[in-house]
Amino acid sequence: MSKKIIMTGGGTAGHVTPNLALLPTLEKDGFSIVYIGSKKGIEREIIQEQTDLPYYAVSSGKLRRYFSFKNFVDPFKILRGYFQAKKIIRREQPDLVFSKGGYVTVPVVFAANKLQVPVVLHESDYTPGLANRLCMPKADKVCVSFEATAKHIEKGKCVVTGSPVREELFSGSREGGLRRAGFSGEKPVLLIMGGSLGAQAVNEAVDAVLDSLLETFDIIHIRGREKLNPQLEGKKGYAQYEYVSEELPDIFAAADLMISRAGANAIFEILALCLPALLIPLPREASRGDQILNAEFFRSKGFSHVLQQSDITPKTMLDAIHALHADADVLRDAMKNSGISNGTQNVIQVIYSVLEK
Ligand SMILES: CC(=O)N[C@H]1[C@@H](OP(=O)(O)OP(=O)(O)OC[C@H]2O[C@@H](n3ccc(=O)[nH]c3=O)[C@H](O)[C@@H]2O)O[C@H](CO)[C@@H](O)[C@@H]1O
Repeated sequence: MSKKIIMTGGGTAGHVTPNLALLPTLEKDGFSIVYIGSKKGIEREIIQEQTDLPYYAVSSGKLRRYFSFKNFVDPFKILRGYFQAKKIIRREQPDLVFSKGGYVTVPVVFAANKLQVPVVLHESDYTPGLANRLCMPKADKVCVSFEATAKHIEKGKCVVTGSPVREELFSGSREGGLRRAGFSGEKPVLLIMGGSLGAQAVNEAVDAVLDSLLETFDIIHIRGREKLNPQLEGKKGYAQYEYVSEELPDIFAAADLMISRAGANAIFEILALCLPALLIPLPREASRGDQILNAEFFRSKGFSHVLQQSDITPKTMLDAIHALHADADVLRDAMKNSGISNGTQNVIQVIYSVLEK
């Protein structure tokens, strides 16, 4: 009988795309996979649009460290999700649950543990997120992207695997990317990606200096859902998208330089593709500060430049982009020699080692 894995993870694309990276190998090795996500999260759209996996939705609640009236409702939602997940796990009888983090994974991991199904987690960030911290005691193994994350995890459980990067990202065509964007290829292409949900602050900072940037670059700007700027539609040398799926490999292949948030998945993709990037991490006020640490690690290794959002003015933005352009070869060489590889096969090995126990 073939083995079955339940995958879970959601909330933002960064909690889903590493699961996509694992799929081809697991499916080739004969595993059947089902997915548990939330009812309305981005994971539902990504899994249903980009895979044939059966998708189960469970109720999930946000875990907040600040006061909100929703704090009184969400525990019940999580509890409902726990009972729903138990029912799904009983029906599906998986051999293992693989969790990529995000709030929706908490009821799934707790249910798996209760039903004695082994759990493997992956933490992408420099410091573990709240959902993964809650789930870690229930996991058999915790895979991490950064070596430094190991100190937050119980000894014996942690494996430094790196970040799983989707294989198809390496097979894009520059011509294809230029064609999609309507560019001739004469100017270097600057790709701007503000995380899976887009980043309004980055969008505004780019819009403020756009005309000046267009003198040097052609620009592909992934702005996020409902964040397109209608005034820029049809502007020469500028192509905007809300979110890109199957076009992403070609768009990455066309890019010479990038401006990006410092979400853990995006930066390991940037590293794997050796793309010189200016990272603008999500500020501490809007997060737990994980992107600041992710970005600082990349800066310290000489892979990327970093500009803090609080330091953005039209002048700093333009200076930073031109400094990135000037330094591109040095950054590219540092990334080529990083010794950090695509984590996909390492994570697969951890899953197989737990299944063999
Ligand atoms: C706001 C927020 O909570 N951000 C967190 C979220 O980032 P978030 O999920 O936004 O960003 P990541 O960079 O980790 O991942 C984004 C993923 O979406 C893909 N992509 C993006 C845009 C697009 O149009 N198409 C596409 O496929 C990227 O290639 C990447 O694989 O999870 C990360 C990993 O735990 C954290 O580091 C971030 O701090």
